[in-house]
Amino acid sequence: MTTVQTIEIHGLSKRFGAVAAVSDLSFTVEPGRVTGFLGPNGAGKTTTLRMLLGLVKPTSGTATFGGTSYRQLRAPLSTVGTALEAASFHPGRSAHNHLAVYAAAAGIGRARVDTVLGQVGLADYAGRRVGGYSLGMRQRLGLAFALLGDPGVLVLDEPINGLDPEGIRWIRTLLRELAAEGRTVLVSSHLLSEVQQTVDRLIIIAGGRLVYEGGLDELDHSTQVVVDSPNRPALAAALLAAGAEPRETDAGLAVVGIDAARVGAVALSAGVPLSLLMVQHGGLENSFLELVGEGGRP
Ligand SMILES: Nc1ncnc2c1ncn2[C@@H]1O[C@H](COP(=O)(O)OP(=O)(O)OP(=O)(O)O)[C@@H](O)[C@H]1O
Repeated sequence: MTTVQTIEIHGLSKRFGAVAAVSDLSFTVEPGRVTGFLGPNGAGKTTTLRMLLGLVKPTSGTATFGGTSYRQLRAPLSTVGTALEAASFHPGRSAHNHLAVYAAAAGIGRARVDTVLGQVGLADYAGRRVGGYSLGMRQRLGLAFALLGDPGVLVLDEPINGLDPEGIRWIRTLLRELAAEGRTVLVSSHLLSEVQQTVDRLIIIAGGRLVYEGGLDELDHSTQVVVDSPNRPALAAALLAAGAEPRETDAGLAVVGIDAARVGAVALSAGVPLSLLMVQHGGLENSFLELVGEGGRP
């Protein structure tokens, strides 16, 4: 593996005429973990990745690998592995032929072609025309191409899309292994459920803007405590006095921003008996949808 780099995005913007596809986006992607790049359709993910890979010129801002833009990299294929569009391979040529051409152009040994085809599970289909491949097989070929130069950074656009359940399990394991080897792995998706079990960290955009950067656990912020008492008014008064804002629900009083132990302690010191005390998680998906809003407009 060649040097591992951090992906650095600073004040990145792109306008297509009247459309602000990406607006003042800044984030970093660290080595050693799988980072999910999430957002609904049209959020600006592909445009951001294309700017990062030098395929689209930013209106302003920078996108680099440890300070060096993609076009300035000395050995791009061995520094950054990319899989942008699964369908962009020539249908008349075989997987082996495709990779052999790229390997020769980049000065990568021919043996590496068989290694990566084996790594993605295409060894038995390497001589077949890509035109006959399923979407899942083309995804695997895209990944083989990304891995060809044994790069320290991987940038993958929707790599899980089109895979069957076995393929999804396989790619999850592979991405985790690549990150565990110390590589920087960035994976885009428009579905949180698709990457939830794969990523350690999330970058979420909506309407071209950053709406969240952080871990999965912190994203699930919609946790509430539901509590009740035979003397509900006394419990509500005690919670109010403790600074909480209890809300009446069918199940009891719901409070946020205060944990269950503290709620129990408040009731005890007020001498209010409890009939119910439970923690309810709103769930990651709900938090995600709250952040991105309907149609990607938070
Ligand atoms: N070449 C282009 N010319 C004009 N508008 C564009 C161009 N490329 C992207 N856009 C617009 O920019 C916005 C962001 O698109 P982008 O493809 O980056 O989103 P995305 O998050 O990748 O969505 P998806 O998940 O559907 O691929 C959209 O409104 C899109 O229509």
